[in-house]
Amino acid sequence: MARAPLGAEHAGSPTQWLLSTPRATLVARGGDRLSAPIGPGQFAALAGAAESALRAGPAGAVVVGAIPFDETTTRAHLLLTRVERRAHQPGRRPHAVAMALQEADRPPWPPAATAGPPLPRVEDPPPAAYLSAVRDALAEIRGGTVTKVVLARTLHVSLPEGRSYRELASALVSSLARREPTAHLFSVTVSRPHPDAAGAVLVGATPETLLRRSGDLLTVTPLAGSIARDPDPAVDRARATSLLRSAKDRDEHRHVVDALQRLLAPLCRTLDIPAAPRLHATSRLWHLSTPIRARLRRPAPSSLALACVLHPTPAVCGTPTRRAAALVRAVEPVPRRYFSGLVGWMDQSGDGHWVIALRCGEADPRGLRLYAGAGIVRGSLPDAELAETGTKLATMLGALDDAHGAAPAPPSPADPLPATSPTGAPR
Ligand SMILES: C=C(O[C@@H]1C=C(C(=O)O)C=C[C@H]1O)C(=O)O
Repeated sequence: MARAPLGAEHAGSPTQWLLSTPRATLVARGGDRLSAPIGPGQFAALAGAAESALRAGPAGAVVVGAIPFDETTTRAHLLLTRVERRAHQPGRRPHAVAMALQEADRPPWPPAATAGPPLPRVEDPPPAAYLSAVRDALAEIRGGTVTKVVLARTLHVSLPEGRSYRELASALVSSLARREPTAHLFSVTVSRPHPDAAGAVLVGATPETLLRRSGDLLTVTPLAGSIARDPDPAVDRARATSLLRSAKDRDEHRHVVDALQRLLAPLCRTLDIPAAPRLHATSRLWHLSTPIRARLRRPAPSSLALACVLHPTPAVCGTPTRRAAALVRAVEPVPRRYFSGLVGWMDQSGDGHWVIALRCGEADPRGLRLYAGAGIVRGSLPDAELAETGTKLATMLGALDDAHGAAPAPPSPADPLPATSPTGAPR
């Protein structure tokens, strides 16, 4: 495996991996691929391979990439590389992202002055099938097979005429940088979704960090339990309060925190878990969030090893994990691939940051597939879960409108766009 200059020779190449937090934008343009066979144990093998590659690599080497939801169906995409880092003030992120993209990628096409014709789109599963999957999941919950399962649906949108999927991905991440000031943005070249595809790009704006490790300090920030925001500030506040008080959502959230506590306790000297969740806002949704802080026992596992222990949490899969994952595989008609997997980086000390790939889509030569899921627990209402996934899909649909429709008019965090139609189907 070539060891040097680890991506420096790729200056001027298209972005392979981009992760932009509100404070800094990181980009990798090339590198050496690390992989492990698809199947049980893929994630653990990858963590080991990443640790050895970093030990043997030159100073400054980093492992970056995307890890799928399910290690038994999809290959992870990890690179040993170097990253360029641009620190920025919160309001300056769109500029930093545009600079990172324009140095090498074809610049995103300018937004059209008038809306283009609507792009053909297909909901998969259709709303009626999703509702019936939620009802079936509720029957499984009543029967005791699982206590929580997260069910996803997808929306496939054709590419605008004459646009490549890479151009579309650049346009989407640029738009998300304006629209989602508190989100973590990502754009990652991933493995081919089907034999005739040259490649694919996973792009999104997630609100959820799985973990950050800095030395022996570990922070884990699960989200679970959601409600759509409202343009009217009074209604918006009332919704936030009702989410905080909702027994169903507190229950949905507790499953995630309990699972994390169980997995983390043996690895930590101290584990600080707030007794009650707090609110986290995106431009369109309120979520329940629990910021967990821990001090790891030494020798501290690497951030990727930790991520592989925790992933997939009940925030995106369910509980118990194996049964929920089996139900997801059996019920969802479209494989998740990298949706609700992980995107992140790890350095040579094992420190790193891994976010959960949510509010995202995968662009390839056939089009853009958007994904969204919702946690189902006892007391969940199928129509409300459909509407919630519609609100989640709207994050990417708004960015797509910027790219394809009239000039962008980004919502401010306090002024969300109405996110779903009355039936819950995304606009
Ligand atoms: C599955 C998604 O989000 C996850 C599920 C949530 C929920 O069910 O309330 C909230 C945040 C995420 O952990 C998604 O955005 O598609």
